Amino acid sequence: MEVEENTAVLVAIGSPKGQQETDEHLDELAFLAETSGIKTVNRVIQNLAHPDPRTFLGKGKLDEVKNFVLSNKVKNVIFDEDLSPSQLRNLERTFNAKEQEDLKVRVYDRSLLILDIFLWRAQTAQARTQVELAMNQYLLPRLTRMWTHLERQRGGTGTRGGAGEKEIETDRRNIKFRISLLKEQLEKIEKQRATQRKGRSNVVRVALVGYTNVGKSTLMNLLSGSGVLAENKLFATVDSTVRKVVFGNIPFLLSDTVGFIRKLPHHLIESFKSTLDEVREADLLLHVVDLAHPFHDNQIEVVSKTLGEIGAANIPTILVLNKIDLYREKFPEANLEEMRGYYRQHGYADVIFVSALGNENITALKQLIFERVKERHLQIFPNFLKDSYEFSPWPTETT
Ligand SMILES: Nc1nc2c(ncn2[C@@H]2O[C@H](COP(=O)(O)OP(=O)(O)OP(=O)(O)O)[C@@H](O)[C@H]2O)c(=O)[nH]1
Ligand SMILES: [Mg+2]
Repeated sequence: MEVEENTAVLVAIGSPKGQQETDEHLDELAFLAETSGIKTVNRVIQNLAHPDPRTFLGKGKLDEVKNFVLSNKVKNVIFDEDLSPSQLRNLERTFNAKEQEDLKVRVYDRSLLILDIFLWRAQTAQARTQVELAMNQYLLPRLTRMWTHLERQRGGTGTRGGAGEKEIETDRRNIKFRISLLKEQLEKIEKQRATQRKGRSNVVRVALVGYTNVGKSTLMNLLSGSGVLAENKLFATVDSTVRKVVFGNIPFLLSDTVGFIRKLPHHLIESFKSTLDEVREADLLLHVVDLAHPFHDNQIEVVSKTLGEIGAANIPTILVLNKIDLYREKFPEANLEEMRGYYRQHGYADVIFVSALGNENITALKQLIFERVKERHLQIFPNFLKDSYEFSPWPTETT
């Protein structure tokens, strides 16, 4: 039997900053869709200062998209923005002719797509509970035929079809109950985690942070010798991992956690608060950047803003400019020292260029981390002999 392809049309608003940025937003959305197993077949840009309050797209564009979707049997229409519950409903109606049938064309907004990916990716009890909570909170005001979507997530067949008002009311009550249950479960898990963290208060804590897909987990594996999943997908990591690392004779804890992205759904940040404690309570942040990404400065901005939102803005930070191998391929003439100066001017005192994949300049990175960890370690244990701390990098370099 031939497997039908899961296809999508993407819709974005034209960025006031110009075509290049709009394209970049659409590229990222296509990558998110791809991570979700959906292939992009068309991209639509709506140049509107104010999206239509009923259908997001204006009448002409909406007809255009509908014709394309119907004649090409496209399965999903994915919006780069968040849709209001009524916009979502109206759009579902527009793309699905018959009211009573199960949805043939699914409408996603950005939050739903990201939540979907998180739901598939979360492994630990904590992450699963957090994502499910965020998903339920997202769905509650949108309960109509969307319920079938939730059913699908839970492994249901998704054939339930158009629910009546009465059923929807029951569903709504169930979801509310589920939300309070999940909150209780999360509280319990958080209490355990808080106790664990207290036990570690005498150890320096370092956290890898950064935009999604920049190489955090690859670095985690290099620095700690652990086997965290790293791959060319968005949000490969949703759970957080903490490993004990010893450089010289100084131990510290290194954590790898969920990456950030532009417009991360509000419910997700809320429900991931306890996972992000790992970041908030760190003594040192390694802010990893994909230097080869054309919009890496925008990504740095998104990350610093998100760090501010979770109360981690003032933690000492090493800016780790990663994927230098790819960057050099693209810009062989680039002046890295000039670039270092640029980031120093923007408040990053520690700037280092590495290639995690090529194992390049990793010894220098280890040395820098060692210096910063040592400073903090000596604050916690002022009586320790300073001289006894020597870090001799082991030969891991390829260049
Ligand atoms: N060329 C190149 N690729 C790299 C480098 N570091 C990581 N990658 C690749 O970038 C992709 C993402 O790496 P990850 O380590 O999974 O990135 P992450 O930041 O943990 O991503 P998420 O967990 O999805 O947020 C993988 O395909 C890596 O092999 C590098 O220095 N150079
Ligand atoms: Mg990762």
